[in-house]
Amino acid sequence: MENESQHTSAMPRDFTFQLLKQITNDFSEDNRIGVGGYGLVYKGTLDSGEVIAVKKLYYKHPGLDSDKQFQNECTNLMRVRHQNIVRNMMPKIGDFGLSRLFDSTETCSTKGIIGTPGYMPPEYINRFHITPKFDVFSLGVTIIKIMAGHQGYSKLADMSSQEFIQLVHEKWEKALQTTVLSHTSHGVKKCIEIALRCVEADRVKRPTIAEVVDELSKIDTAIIDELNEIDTARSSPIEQVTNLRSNQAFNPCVNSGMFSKGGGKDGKMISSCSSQAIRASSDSVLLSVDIKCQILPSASVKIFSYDNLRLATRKFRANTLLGEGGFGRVYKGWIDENTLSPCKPGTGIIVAVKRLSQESLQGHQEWLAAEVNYLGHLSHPNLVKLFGYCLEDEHQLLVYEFIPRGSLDNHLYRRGPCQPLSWNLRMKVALGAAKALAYLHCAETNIIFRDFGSSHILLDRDYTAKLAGFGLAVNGPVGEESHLTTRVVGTHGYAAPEYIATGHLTQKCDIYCFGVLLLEMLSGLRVLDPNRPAGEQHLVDCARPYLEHKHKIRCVIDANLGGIYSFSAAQKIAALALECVCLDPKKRPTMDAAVSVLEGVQEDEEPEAAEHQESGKKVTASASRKNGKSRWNIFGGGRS
Ligand SMILES: Nc1ncnc2c1ncn2[C@@H]1O[C@H](COP(=O)(O)OP(=O)(O)OP(=O)(O)O)[C@@H](O)[C@H]1O
Repeated sequence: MENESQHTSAMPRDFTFQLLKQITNDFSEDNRIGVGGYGLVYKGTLDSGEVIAVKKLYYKHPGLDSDKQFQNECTNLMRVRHQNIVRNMMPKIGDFGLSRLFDSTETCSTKGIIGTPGYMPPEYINRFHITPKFDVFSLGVTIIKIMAGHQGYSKLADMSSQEFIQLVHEKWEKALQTTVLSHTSHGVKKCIEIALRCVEADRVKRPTIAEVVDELSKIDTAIIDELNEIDTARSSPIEQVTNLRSNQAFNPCVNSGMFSKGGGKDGKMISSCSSQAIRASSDSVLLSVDIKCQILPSASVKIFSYDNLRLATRKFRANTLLGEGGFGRVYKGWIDENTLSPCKPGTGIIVAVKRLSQESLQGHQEWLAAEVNYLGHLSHPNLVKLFGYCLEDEHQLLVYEFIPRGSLDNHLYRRGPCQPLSWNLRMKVALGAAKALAYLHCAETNIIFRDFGSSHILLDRDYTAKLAGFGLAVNGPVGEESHLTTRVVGTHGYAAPEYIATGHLTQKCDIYCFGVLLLEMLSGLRVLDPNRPAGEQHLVDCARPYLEHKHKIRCVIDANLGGIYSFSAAQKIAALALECVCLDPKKRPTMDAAVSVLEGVQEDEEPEAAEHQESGKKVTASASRKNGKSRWNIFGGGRS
């Protein structure tokens, strides 16, 4: 580490948009030097001759507060000064948008998953804990990738640490050939050893950043000393050392093709993902990276005026409020079906009007376009119907059919006046939701919903499930492609582990979510609940061992059912749930197979829920309620 004063460059200054436009040649293609998840980066030359990089943010990203991230990036960069953060030809860190400043012992929690797949440690994925050890984990992944290459990194999962170190070391020796020195050789091994300690699952076992820096510096010094001792005409020692530490192009594992099987690097996967995204499904659903904010014309989607929606909802009066989601509030309104003009309560048809909150309107564009472009073109009894939308000045609203019983999560977690759902109704809802997903996954539509869960399932008067919330949906992979590679978005607790770890998105990710939903239906427990005791907060993790043993299944059954359920049906649902949340995506069933299982369960069971059979004896509701109470003690006794 160098003295702080050495790194004190001029404070960031304010630039006018006009000036940035001018120095980047009107953000021309020729000046473009990169593309990131949040914007494009351009080269600009100041009057002084200094060359700077200008990041032009796209628009706000749904689920992320871009204003906050922008402020974060500025604030944190201003407060943190180091040579490897802003200047010089050394590797440097940028992108402080998601960063947080906090004490080294502090732990904090987040709600949504944000980050780059593969770089996030298990405690964040499972319990959304953030500590300084988060960055240590990410650093470890980075070092391993530098040493072993991107493909090489994936080999780590298949071998022991010792085998991995040996393998990478051999490749380095082979590639360096005559230039290999004893300290270099030792340094390679040591470097991977350090990195492997950084990616320990248990964050307590990871070293601190200071320890990592200290150990890496020792390797550096030893190699430089050794290189300086011999007279090498090929290149300067510093150059070699710099390559060894930071230049992936120098990576023998990559260059030798050792780990090249299975295709390209991140960049290739992302570009193939974008190019494949432009295509038509049978319903002419078009969605591409370039046009993803555009709303496509559709005869079935009406355009409403803001004034009419305002009047239809009685000026968004509080007593018409149906609920609130991440993007805004939903109001009840009345319109004339033919003229779409507002009408008096009790006349015309009832609609649900979602008014997107105005704090981050720009960020809603992509979300809104996906919602309209998918829902406006699809039609299925288990999908909510979209009547239309309104885009006027700062107003963004969506108009849906009114689904009287609201969302499933309210029923499962008893919010508001909702009654607990009976076993039979749970099975009906599960089948309806499964049919909706099966429809999206079929060859003609080929859509990945990506944000499946109980808050996106609405219940009609007769408890028909209606899937809603297509804002994060995407077209599935086509042709030879096995998956899409995307930034990880979704809801904690539902996202499939391989999606979180790699960003690889397939329909099997939706099937994992469906398995999580089945667990919610069986248990009546929230997917993630920080109020539950440690070790029991993550529903999938704590339910899995019980589902694996037939005789333990009753331990996870919702006590609110009062014991009124069919045990044989519960066994089948538990087996299906377990299959859906299998860690190996290939072993998960298709949605068609899940629909067949659920149909079978409905056919087998009596229309009225059979009473819970235990050891051949019928258990009465009150007795089983007592059992239910004690059963929940297995999960710490707490319901939330
Ligand atoms: N079409 C509808 N008919 C009746 N009630 C609805 C309808 N759509 C939404 N609601 C009610 O409004 C609440 C909020 O809905 P919204 O879709 O905004 O929430 P969400 O699905 O939790 O959030 P998000 O889409 O932001 O993830 C729901 O829980 C539901 O009770």
